[in-house]
Amino acid sequence: MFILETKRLGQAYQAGTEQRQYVLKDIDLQIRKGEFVAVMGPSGSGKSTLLYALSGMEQATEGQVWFGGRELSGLSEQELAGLRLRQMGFIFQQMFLLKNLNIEDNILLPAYYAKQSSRRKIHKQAEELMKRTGIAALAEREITEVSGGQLQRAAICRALINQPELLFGDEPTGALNSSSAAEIMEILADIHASGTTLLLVTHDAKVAARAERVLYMLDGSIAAEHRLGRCGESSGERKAREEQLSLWLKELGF
Ligand SMILES: Nc1ncnc2c1ncn2[C@@H]1O[C@H](COP(=O)(O)OP(=O)(O)OP(=O)(O)O)[C@@H](O)[C@H]1O
Repeated sequence: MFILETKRLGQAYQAGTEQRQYVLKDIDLQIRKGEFVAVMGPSGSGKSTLLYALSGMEQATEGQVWFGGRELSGLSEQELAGLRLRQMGFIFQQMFLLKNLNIEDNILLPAYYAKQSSRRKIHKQAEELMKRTGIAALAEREITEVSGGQLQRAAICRALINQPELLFGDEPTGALNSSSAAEIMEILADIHASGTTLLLVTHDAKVAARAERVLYMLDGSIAAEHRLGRCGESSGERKAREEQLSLWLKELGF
């Protein structure tokens, strides 16, 4: 069953009197429930725009997007906001954590808005997430008092607090050093293993090599696709996947 599906999805912008510019063109995409898909491609190829269109953050100008069988353009703004709040999670590079709230309150905020569970339950859920990502001791800290990697973990907890079916990430490891990036990737792989669908935009072949499928975007289209299958535990297998993916990317001129 597909959690996300598009037909001839397109996004065009018009600047002043210039011709309409297509940033996304004819995208036919199907993502299975529980799948882990990575999106790669050169800068400006449309990767972030694709995430915005798939999540309904931006209304696509052409084609259709279905999430869990519901076509996004048929939903009201309020329905879309509810869908994003309860069924989708987002880890974007500008993490939008609020400066006047501590780490734990930032994580809890979407759960208060969603009003799906009792206060006790959501506090327990936040505690479990902070434990799982190794930031339980930082719950009371201001967001200015933690490292970039710790902040990214908090952003992951916040994205997961409403137990979304699909987690979108736009360069979730982009701003981190390589050891923090590797730790964040382990957390994301663990989230995938527990059944959440993952769709990550990344420039990092190490991150993409953990995905089951890698899409390569060029000039607003999905130009190529590489199937890696489910990733095993051994470091040898991971290395081999990374090499295989790097070779494929090299052939594409990346
Ligand atoms: N609101 C907008 N109006 C006009 N053009 C836009 C708008 N948003 C994005 N673009 C253009 O769309 C193209 C794709 O942008 P997008 O951010 O999706 O690329 P990307 O592949 O995510 O790039 P990067 O890897 O650098 O983040 C770019 O040429 C960008 O300038």
